[in-house]
Amino acid sequence: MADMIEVYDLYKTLNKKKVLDGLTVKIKKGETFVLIGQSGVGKSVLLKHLIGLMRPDSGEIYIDGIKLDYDNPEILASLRCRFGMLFQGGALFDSLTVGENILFALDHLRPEMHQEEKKQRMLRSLELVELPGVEDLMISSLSGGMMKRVALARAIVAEPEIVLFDEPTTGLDPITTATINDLIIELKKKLAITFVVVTHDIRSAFFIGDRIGMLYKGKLIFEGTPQDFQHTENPYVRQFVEGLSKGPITEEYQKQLHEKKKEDKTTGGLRWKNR
Ligand SMILES: Nc1ncnc2c1ncn2[C@@H]1O[C@H](COP(=O)(O)OP(=O)(O)OP(=O)(O)O)[C@@H](O)[C@H]1O
Repeated sequence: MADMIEVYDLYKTLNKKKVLDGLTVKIKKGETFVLIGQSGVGKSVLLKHLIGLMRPDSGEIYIDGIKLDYDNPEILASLRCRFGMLFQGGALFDSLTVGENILFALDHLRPEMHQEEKKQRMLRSLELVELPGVEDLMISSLSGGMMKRVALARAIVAEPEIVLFDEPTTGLDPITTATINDLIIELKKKLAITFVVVTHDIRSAFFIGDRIGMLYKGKLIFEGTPQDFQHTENPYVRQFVEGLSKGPITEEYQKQLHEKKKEDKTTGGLRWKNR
């Protein structure tokens, strides 16, 4: 299988923090790649780089062999059209109906398309997420699970080749989580989409992921199939996957905290002396 996304040696510092520190990853066409890692480790920042919303300090990204060129708005715009993106929370407009929300995305991404075709695509995308006939409902009247589905319908309506999905199941009950996971698997089969999914939910990661990558300290420290993750003895992966409060991740965090306190004390002292 050819690579759909290639990321080489990506560096990004935000607020003096090295968020991405030489990250390299390749994602194949048609696979579901799940990104896991602690809160604040840089998963959303990586997604934003893939779609060109953030520019790296250095490093390169290729989408289907085409280099993301941040100085070339035409290339950037044409590559963005190949993506569907689901942000955390869905980012749907409460004051619009389900149908209007989906058409809004089409108006933006396919302005040249005839209104009737847009409507047919909107209805088809709702069928694909197993919500036929809800186009006239207001967003505010939907359950959390329905909102995720509508957001998914909106993300696939322009027939993207890649869908970036940030936290598809956060805040959902276990049964709704399972139905969203089934839907992702079904859509992948029907539409041959490459999914990049960020999740904290390890069970979902094992269920939907063809491959999983774990982000830690700005790099992918482990990547492999769900089976690889279940069998590895890598202590960082074990701590994360098993959700243990003790292990190398917390030990390193405590050490960092201790060093920062020491540093603060020193600079505090210097500042005092300089007065
Ligand atoms: N636009 C920004 N400006 C400054 N700092 C940012 C910006 N976006 C993210 N960060 C910082 O980058 C780090 C990584 O953030 P990111 O949102 O990618 O984490 P995450 O792994 O997705 O976390 P979570 O699982 O909690 O969503 C955090 O320290 C965050 O504060």
